[in-house]
Amino acid sequence: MSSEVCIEVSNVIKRYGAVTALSGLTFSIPCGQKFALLGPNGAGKSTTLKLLMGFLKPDSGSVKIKGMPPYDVEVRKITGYLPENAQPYRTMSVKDNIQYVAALRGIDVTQALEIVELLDLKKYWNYKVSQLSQGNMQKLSIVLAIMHRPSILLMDEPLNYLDIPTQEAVIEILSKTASTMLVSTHIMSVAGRLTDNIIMINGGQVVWKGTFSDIREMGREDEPIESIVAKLMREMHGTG
Ligand SMILES: Nc1ncnc2c1ncn2[C@@H]1O[C@H](COP(=O)(O)OP(=O)(O)OP(=O)(O)O)[C@@H](O)[C@H]1O
Repeated sequence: MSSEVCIEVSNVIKRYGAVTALSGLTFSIPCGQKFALLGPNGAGKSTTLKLLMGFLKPDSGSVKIKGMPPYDVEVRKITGYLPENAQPYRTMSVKDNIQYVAALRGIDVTQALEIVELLDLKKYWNYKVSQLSQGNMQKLSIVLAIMHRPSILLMDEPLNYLDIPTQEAVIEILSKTASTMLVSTHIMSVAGRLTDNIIMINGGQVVWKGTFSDIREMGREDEPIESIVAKLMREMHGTG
C-alpha cells in the first residue's frame, strides 16, 4: 500500500461568525485507506468535508488533497463528494441530471448506467427530481457523486433515507468505487463495513484515532459497537 498522503488537514481553524466549528483540526489519510469520520452532532464533520472539497476556506491552517489545494482542477477530476441532504437539480429529470454532470466531467453517460441499474433508478429515468422520494433522490445523488469513478471519495451520511436492500447495494458499490475514502456517518454498522479506520472529532478537534478492532476491544464481548462509541464520545467530550 502506498504511503503517499491523499488527504491532509493541518491545524485548521474555521469559524462561522462567532461559532468556531473547527479549532485546530489536524489529521491525514494515506492514499488507499478508508476512514470513518465520527463525532457527535455539531462536532464539525460536515464542515471538514466542505473544506476538503474547497467549498469553504479555512480561516487558518491548510487543507490538501494529494498535496494540491482542494479547488485545483486536477483535484476536482479525482474526487467525488456526496453532501449531506444532497440536492440534484430539482427541475431537471434524472436523465438530464446525469447527462449534465457527465458533460461537466467530460465522461460518457454510459459510465453511469451500471450504477443506475444497480440502484434500480432506471424506472425513474424521466422523472423530475422534484417528483422523486427522498430515497430515490439520495440514490441519484450517489450516482452523480461516483459516476466518474473518483479515486478519492468524500461522503456525508451516504445511506440517509435508503431502505435496507438499497443500503446493501450502496455498500457493495462503494466498497468497489474509491481507493481512498472519508465517510461521515452516525451509523456504526455502515462505518464498520465501508471503512477500517476511525477519526473521532469533537469540538472541531480530533479526540481519538484508531481502528474498528481497537473500538471492539474497548467494550465487553457482547457490547454493541454503538454503545462503545457513545461511551468513547462522552469520555472524550471537551478533551483533545
Ligand atoms: N453555515 C453555518 N453558519 C453558522 N454556523 C454553522 C454553519 N454550519 C455549521 N455551523 C456550526 O458549526 C459547528 C459544526 O457544524 P457541522 O455541521 O460541521 O457539524 P457536524 O459534525 O456535521 O454535525 P451533524 O452530525 O449534526 O451533522 C456547529 O456548531 C454548527 O452549528
